[in-house]
Amino acid sequence: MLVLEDGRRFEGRAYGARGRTLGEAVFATGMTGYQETLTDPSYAGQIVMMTAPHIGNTGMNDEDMESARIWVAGFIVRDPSRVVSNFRSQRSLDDDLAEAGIVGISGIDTRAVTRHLRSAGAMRSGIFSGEDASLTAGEQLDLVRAAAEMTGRNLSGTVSTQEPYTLAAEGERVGSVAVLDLGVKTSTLRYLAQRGFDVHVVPQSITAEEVLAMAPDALFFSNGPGDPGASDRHVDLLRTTLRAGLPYFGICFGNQLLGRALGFGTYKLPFGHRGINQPVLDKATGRVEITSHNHGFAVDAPIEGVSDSSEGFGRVEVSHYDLNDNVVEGLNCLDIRAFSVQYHPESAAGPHDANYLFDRFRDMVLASKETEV
Ligand SMILES: NC(=O)CC[C@H](N)C(=O)O
Repeated sequence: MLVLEDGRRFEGRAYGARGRTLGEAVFATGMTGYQETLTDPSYAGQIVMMTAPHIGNTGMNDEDMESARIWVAGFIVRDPSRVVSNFRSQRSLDDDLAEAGIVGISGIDTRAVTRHLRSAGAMRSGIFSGEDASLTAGEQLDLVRAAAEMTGRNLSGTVSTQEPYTLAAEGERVGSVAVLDLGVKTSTLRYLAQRGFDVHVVPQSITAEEVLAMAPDALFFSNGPGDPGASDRHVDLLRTTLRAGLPYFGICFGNQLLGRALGFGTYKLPFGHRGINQPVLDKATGRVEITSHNHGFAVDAPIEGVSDSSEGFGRVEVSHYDLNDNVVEGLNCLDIRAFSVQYHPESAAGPHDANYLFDRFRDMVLASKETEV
């Protein structure tokens, strides 16, 4: 049984692990890329529903993992593929979900649930199977309503690495970047290393002083789960390093935290953006990029004109916005070396239109080193 916090119930079949799970019900519209979605740490605490009806067709493999494990709190699908067919497939999705202890549900009318979440908004939910299916409807609903809300939730400590580690630069070395792991994806680290960075991944618990003591050439904040409004410590860390002149690039959660560091607020979107075909306008070029998204919160900044940072970081403009709903999708600082995007230029899953942002980051770091000389 899938139970939503407003009392709606949808009956399906047990899928993956049996038992119960609680989390925020959200929908993702990618036709492909379920493995990347499942292993993206930004989905921690969320029960993800795929709107594409057939899921699991291409199985699972070791190469497409975006982190070491599956992070979703639960998984909702319409019609799991009975046959796994792909030359790269090593295991079935059902087996991987069961092994990882991820409770799922199949046979759900995902169109009906999507339409409901689209009008009523993302909300707390639960999946109950096995013995938990025999709890009464009232007991299940009580459990759902007692679960934590996504608003105000800080999940960085759950997903971040505990120990620092390093990936060596590939090709010509440009410099070093400290990556604050708020739930970083493998593709991001690979793109940074491919742009010539020694990539030093650090735990989210690190202090600004420790970052500066590492003397990296730049700082990067990753994507990640939770409410950016509940990450004051990371906002303070970023302000300190920006004041010290460290160049900065942020993705997704890292965009929201740059927004906050500059003095903007963040807010919860009704049902969020999760998919791989969101049109985003790059205001500087007029080009429309088709991009990969996974965010439930957004930065509250004017999409036209130039603002002054209330925190003293000079002029800021919104560099990108979503053409579906005008939500802020990127920030660019005009007086300090810092920019960020709300969407996923590392793409996995999704199109590669926005990969150029990693080049822009490399160029920004190279320019900062030239001025130092
Ligand atoms: N992918 C992300 O970094 C998501 C950021 C944040 N947790 C949100 O939901 O908006």
